[in-house]
Amino acid sequence: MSTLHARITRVRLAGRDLLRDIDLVLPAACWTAVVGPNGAGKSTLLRAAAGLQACEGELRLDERPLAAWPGRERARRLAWLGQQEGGADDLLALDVVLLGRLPHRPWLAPPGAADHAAAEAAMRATQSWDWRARRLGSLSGGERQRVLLARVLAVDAPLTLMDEPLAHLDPPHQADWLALVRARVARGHGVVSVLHELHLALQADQLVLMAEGRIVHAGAPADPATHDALRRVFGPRLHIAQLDGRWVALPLL
Ligand SMILES: Nc1ncnc2c1ncn2[C@@H]1O[C@H](COP(=O)(O)OP(=O)(O)OP(=O)(O)O)[C@@H](O)[C@H]1O
Repeated sequence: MSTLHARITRVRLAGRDLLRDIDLVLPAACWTAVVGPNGAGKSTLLRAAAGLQACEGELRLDERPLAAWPGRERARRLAWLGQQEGGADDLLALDVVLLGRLPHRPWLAPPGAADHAAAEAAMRATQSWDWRARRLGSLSGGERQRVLLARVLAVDAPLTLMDEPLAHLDPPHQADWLALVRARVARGHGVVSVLHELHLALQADQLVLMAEGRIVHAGAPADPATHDALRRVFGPRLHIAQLDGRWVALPLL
């Protein structure tokens, strides 16, 4: 189990403050959804929390500064799926997923039986096993995303950060992703996802709402204060209602 505590006073790029005064705990056994309008700073927050974006402040993974963790150990504990990841188009889908096993292998060692088993299980979980011998660049947007999801699942890290994991996924595969997240959380893992799909974000354990580089609200998705904050940020045309016992949010004309 792992907990990440991000106290980020500032991220400044190109003469602008992209993040200010962030104090966020990403606990074990919890799914946190980060939402907010375009440009609110969600991806910047996730990248900074993963140690991929220089920031002023302090990041602690299990009470130890993130930067003090040896690289491979940190990569086993904290897995990352970025938005529109590129650069692996020539690799076969299976080899892309096996990249997720790198932190588990000795330096330069080829993947072993356990790595192949983890990669196969992850690809079957995202229903991408059939494409294992296809090049990543030959897959459709949704097929590609399912391979990349399998890569991050194959790490089997106690804390997984995902930036827009549902991009390109059709509704049944979005539901599959939700089931995978719930299964991880039931095992004590933490999952953090930036989502534009508010109806799914409202099913998370913790909802973090961002606007203009700050966290403007963090709370339970069922809390009326969370709904008020969502309407404040997205505007009164956002209709929040219950459907079959679940909260959904719909944009109205
Ligand atoms: N490398 C950069 N240099 C300058 N500005 C940047 C850089 N990266 C992001 N920004 C700006 O920072 C702000 C926050 O960007 P970020 O990608 O974190 O937003 P977001 O909430 O994830 O948006 P979206 O929902 O559109 O993906 C935006 O105004 C963006 O233009």
